[in-house]
Amino acid sequence: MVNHQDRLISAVGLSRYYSEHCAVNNLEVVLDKGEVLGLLGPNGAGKSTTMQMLTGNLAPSTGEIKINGIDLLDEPRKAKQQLGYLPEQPPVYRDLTVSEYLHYCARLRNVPAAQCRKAVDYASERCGLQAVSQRLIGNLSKGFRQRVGIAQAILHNPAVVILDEPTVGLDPIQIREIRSLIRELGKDHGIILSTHILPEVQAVCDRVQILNRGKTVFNGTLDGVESLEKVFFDLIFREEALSDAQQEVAA
Ligand SMILES: Nc1ncnc2c1ncn2[C@@H]1O[C@H](COP(=O)(O)OP(=O)(O)OP(=O)(O)O)[C@@H](O)[C@H]1O
Repeated sequence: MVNHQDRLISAVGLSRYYSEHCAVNNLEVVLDKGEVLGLLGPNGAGKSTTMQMLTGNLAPSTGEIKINGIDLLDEPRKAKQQLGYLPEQPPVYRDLTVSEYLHYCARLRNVPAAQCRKAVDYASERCGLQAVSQRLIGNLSKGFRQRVGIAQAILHNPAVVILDEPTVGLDPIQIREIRSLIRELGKDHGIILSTHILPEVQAVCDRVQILNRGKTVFNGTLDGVESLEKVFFDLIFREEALSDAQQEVAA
């Protein structure tokens, strides 16, 4: 039984149309405290659209989203305080030092001036950035820039952290480090991460939600799942075959 005090995201009846095209169709997304949820799906499945709606960057056509009990559509500023977001392209400024950039983000996040240093120290420590705090972001390796991107997402200690493709383009050592950071952060926050890398999901996620054509085709823990790859391909191919059969009947 879910303790509702632990429910960090509750999104129901979520749909999004681009003109006539339905990109997300009556979706439900829930996330509880201490959970790392992997959002998976082939290209065009609706992952980015879903994440943009959950982070308040895109209005849903229908549906309700509550972040830590606060209605995102009715009280967007308050709800967004509960959220940290790392888009696929980390929004970092190459000409600032890590410390300057994180202070700037803290102010943008409305962290009171007197608490900025503490917030920056907290995020830097969690993301292993202390040693590079005075370095220009543009001179850092991609793995460290990704850490800076994650640090800006957790600066204000949000309940929910949403990470879009957090390890894309990193080398195997950096990938291992970022994955262990995500697992670590998952203990105190609720995390949603989107990725195309199936082993990544098995390595870091407690639960996986697979989307196809804007709908959920799988939502469950990975207990007892030997190969997520097999589950993924079976589901996607089954859907394709069903859709082809329906089109043939209609023709
Ligand atoms: N701004 C837009 N205008 C029109 N159609 C869009 C727009 N953004 C996305 N779509 C369409 O909506 C569907 C879902 O796209 P979305 O980017 O959410 O999928 P995705 O699962 O994130 O894909 P990818 O893995 O390629 O990033 C796709 O068919 C896409 O072409």
